[in-house]
Amino acid sequence: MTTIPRGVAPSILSADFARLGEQVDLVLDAGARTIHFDVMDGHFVPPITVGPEVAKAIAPRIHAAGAILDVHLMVERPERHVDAFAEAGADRILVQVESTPNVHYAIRQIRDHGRSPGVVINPGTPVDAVAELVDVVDVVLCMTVNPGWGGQPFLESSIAKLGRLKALVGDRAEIEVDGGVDAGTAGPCAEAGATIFVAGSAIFHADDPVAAFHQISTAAGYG
Ligand SMILES: O=C(CO)[C@@H](O)[C@H](O)COP(=O)(O)O
Ligand SMILES: [Fe+2]
Repeated sequence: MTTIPRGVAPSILSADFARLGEQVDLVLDAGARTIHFDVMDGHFVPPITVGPEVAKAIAPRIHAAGAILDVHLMVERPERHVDAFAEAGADRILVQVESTPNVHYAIRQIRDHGRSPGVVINPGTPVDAVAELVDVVDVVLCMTVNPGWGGQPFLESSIAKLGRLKALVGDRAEIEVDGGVDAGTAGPCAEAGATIFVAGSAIFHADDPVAAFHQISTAAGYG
């Protein structure tokens, strides 16, 4: 497994898109080493968000800070989009196991681009769905809300699920959590085995996003 930054990964889904570069710089300056980028196609999930051109626009400032661009593809047939995001500067590309019958192929495409692959499971997907994929990905992301929107409450059943996921994954991949992560939920996720903590609204909707980043990082054990 390649070296992967652990700790809090701010999700720009909740940032002010009119000031996107500035908002990314704010959390990079606070110490973020992963910037999470949510891509939604209006099919796999109802909303439509951003695509490779926006990724390309922010990637240089992320790389200049020594950080990585973490692209979460909530799109049907993600294998159609891997090339574009890899070329746009994505460092890690995460594909939903539910989004294609060819998830192993999509992971292979990501690796062939020299990028880091990850696989994502929704709340309703059992951890066993990644059993045949753990050895070909760097990260397994466990959705702790249903995908599609920021600002939803953390699903408490996720803690027990993370325990089952950690038992399956062991040290073969990092475990990332995404959805409802804040200073209250990050600690229990860390205790259950998570090492990468995506947080959107808890950072960008806070009065002081930098303070919020530090509070969540401390709660996660990366303060
Ligand atoms: O993938 C998603 C939503 O589908 C996330 O990455 C959100 O951006 C998380 O937002 P918060 O729950 O932290 O507000
Ligand atoms: Fe996400």
